Amino acid sequence: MHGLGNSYIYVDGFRDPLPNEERLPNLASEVANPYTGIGSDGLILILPSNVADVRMRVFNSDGSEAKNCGNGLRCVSKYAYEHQYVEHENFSIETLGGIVESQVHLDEEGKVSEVTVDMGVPRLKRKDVPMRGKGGALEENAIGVTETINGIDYTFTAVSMGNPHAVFFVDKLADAMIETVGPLIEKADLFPDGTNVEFISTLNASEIDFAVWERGSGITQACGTGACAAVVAAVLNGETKKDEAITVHLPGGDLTIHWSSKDDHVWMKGTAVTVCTGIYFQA
Ligand SMILES: N[C@@H](CCC[C@H](N)C(=O)O)C(=O)O
Repeated sequence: MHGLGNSYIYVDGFRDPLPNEERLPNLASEVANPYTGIGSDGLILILPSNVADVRMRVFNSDGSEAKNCGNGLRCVSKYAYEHQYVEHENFSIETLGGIVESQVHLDEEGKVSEVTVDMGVPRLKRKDVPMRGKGGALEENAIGVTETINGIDYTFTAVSMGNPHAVFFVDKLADAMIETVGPLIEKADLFPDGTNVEFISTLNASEIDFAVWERGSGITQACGTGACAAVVAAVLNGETKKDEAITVHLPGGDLTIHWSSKDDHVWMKGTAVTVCTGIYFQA
């Protein structure tokens, strides 16, 4: 399935036996490989949960496990609803980053066309991203901070949406040097768990251009948590406002994100698409 071209191989753990825990990271890398596997940005498990209606586990294409995935949440929602693992159009999903609430929107045939997810409250303190800082800085936000990495000064805003994001404002995405700056920031010592790296350009009060270097997967067509982090960063830097529905233009298509002033939650709405189903045989 994919959300705006951010594609994962989804395994139905309600129905099928799963490989051993220690096998999962390698399996993710294997299936993600476009030459020797299937080709994807990683592997997602759809599982029963003891604390929510469904549980999602996300593995990046390098085998690392992530705490959250916005595009994955929409696809898991579509799958769980269409396979009747949930009874209602509103239900909860457990992730390593916490429990989120999801709502599916149906087309005339009763298929899920779009999904809205309450992505929760963004965490901004350095210690919650997590991002290193001297002295008391761990308790502070990193909004428009300048940090020196490999002798070069970079200015960005750090946001956790359950997973870490460093958001850079650029005049034009074409000038962003994603392939060099992305991996450098992803693996900088400043981020003890690594980070996803977003490059954004504000077009007007309700539209943002967006590109991403994902931790553990590299350049992808879209990142749902990254789009949420981008809107939070845009609001915090005075480029857009809370409560405004922002259209984020990602390489794979658009997401609608709004950050509510009522409860501080970030909401994401977008599509989820099933490409094909199949059986993966291991040699
Ligand atoms: N594509 C995702 C995020 C996947 C995990 C990320 N690469 C990480 O390591 O945190 C999304 O849509 O949010």
